[in-house]
Amino acid sequence: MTEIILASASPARLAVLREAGLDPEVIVSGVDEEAVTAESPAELCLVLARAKAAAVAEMVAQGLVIGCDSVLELDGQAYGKPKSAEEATGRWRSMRGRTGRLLTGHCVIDTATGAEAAQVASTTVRFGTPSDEEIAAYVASGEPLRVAGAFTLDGRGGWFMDGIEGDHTNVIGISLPLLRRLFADLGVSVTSIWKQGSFH
Ligand SMILES: Nc1nc2c(ncn2[C@@H]2O[C@H](COP(=O)(O)OP(=O)(O)OP(=O)(O)O)[C@@H](O)[C@H]2O)c(=O)[nH]1
Repeated sequence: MTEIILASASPARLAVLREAGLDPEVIVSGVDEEAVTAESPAELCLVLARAKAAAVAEMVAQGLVIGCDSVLELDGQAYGKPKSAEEATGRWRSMRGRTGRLLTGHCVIDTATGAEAAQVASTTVRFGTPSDEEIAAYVASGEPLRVAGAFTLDGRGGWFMDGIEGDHTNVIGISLPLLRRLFADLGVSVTSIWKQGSFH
């Protein structure tokens, strides 16, 4: 049986994989994200995804290790999690009514062979127009501080999102269609490793 290891502390990534039939072991990478720089948001999230997967792959003898990193790209800048309520408020006041790209870097390492497959997935996100009072209430909920881009699709942020173009799981934190392709690049079919369905 192919062991799947998720090198991420993200509860949302784990939930997406479990709902999709996998039951990964979680080993948090502990990579210091602040220490990494890059030329572009896409390069940043890919470098970080690869660093997280590589850090955990060293601890695993046999299995597929998945590392991810998500950033919001707006005006060519990369936005991760806000560092304060004030920052989250400022971001929402400047991004409401606008369109950005949620980028998630993905890296899968087959620890038995050392083979690696990595790519960035991009989803266009259109922000709604919450009022200053709504922004204050959303920031006060604490949710924006825990997520890249200070918004969620599937949480309280969903009230303030006008729509997306592309894969929604990528916004939540891990793109299932891209992950299926990366597994295939490593010779693994996702339907051969998902748990047998129990929907009868
Ligand atoms: N539920 C949910 N979570 C989101 C959404 N957008 C971003 N996130 C989360 O925001 C976090 C992005 O930060 P990252 O640095 O990529 O990941 P992390 O949570 O710090 O965990 P590591 O992978 O261990 O670094 C992830 O946990 C994503 O799942 C969303 O729309 N819904």
